[in-house]
Amino acid sequence: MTELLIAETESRGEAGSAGRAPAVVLENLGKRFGSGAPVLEDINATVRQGEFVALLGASGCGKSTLLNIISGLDVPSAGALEVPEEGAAFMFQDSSLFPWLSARGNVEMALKLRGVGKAERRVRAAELLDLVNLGHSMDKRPHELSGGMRQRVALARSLAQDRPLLLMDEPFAALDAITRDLLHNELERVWKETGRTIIFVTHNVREAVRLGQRVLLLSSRPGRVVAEWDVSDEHRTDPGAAGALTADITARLRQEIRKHA
Ligand SMILES: Nc1ncnc2c1ncn2[C@@H]1O[C@H](COP(=O)(O)OP(=O)(O)OP(=O)(O)O)[C@@H](O)[C@H]1O
Repeated sequence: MTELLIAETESRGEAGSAGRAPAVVLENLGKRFGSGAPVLEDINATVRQGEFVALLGASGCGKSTLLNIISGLDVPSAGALEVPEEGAAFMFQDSSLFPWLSARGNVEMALKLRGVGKAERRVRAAELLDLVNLGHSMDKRPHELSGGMRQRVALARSLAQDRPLLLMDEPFAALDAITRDLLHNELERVWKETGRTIIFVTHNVREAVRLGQRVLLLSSRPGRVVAEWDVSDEHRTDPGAAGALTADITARLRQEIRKHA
């Protein structure tokens, strides 16, 4: 059963999602591969429209498996889920850009797959690259861009899919700390401007507290939601409060990791 450790329900600024309709509902969701032990068991969670939820857990606890199920790439072995009819866009640690296309070409490709006409594609791709602060480099190809810039293109490409739900699987894990901090600011701005529902998988507690309105912790073997924290505006504006919350969550994560060490 979900353990509510901190019950602050304030939401963040204009993008507050309290009271909105659910975007994703997971009910007693389970997953096992073949005859192996269950990877996920009895996952119960609701993510509201426009909410930013960070999903935290030890390596191998099933975070990516859960995102794959939510995206429809995989199916659960037990339980039920509700996801937006329009589906989800995915963003991974590796930008997976087409190396022969420019930044703009990569974003246009996602628009083309949605059936957007050529003239509109050009305009829309430029707008999306502007949104992620890459308007000045839209003609560069991936090898001419830094890791952080490539992830900005990947974010613009995910937004081009025009899905209400964005699933992010450790998208900034390979970046240095300064670039990651910059991209946190960018992502927060993009989230507020676009109103997307975001589920963001990370190993990094600081990142989860920096970005999430809520942090969910998955246990290992089997993966279950064992703890949940609401992140308030105070945590965002007061480094002391953020530090205390980060310490709490880290202690709980360590406890989970120790159980299976
Ligand atoms: N297709 C598959 N077939 C069999 N086992 C799988 C498959 N996909 C994942 N697993 C197993 O499920 C478990 C959870 O894997 P998953 O990648 O979801 O974890 P994770 O929490 O995302 O890990 P990490 O944080 O290291 O990326 C692992 O033990 C993995 O080996």
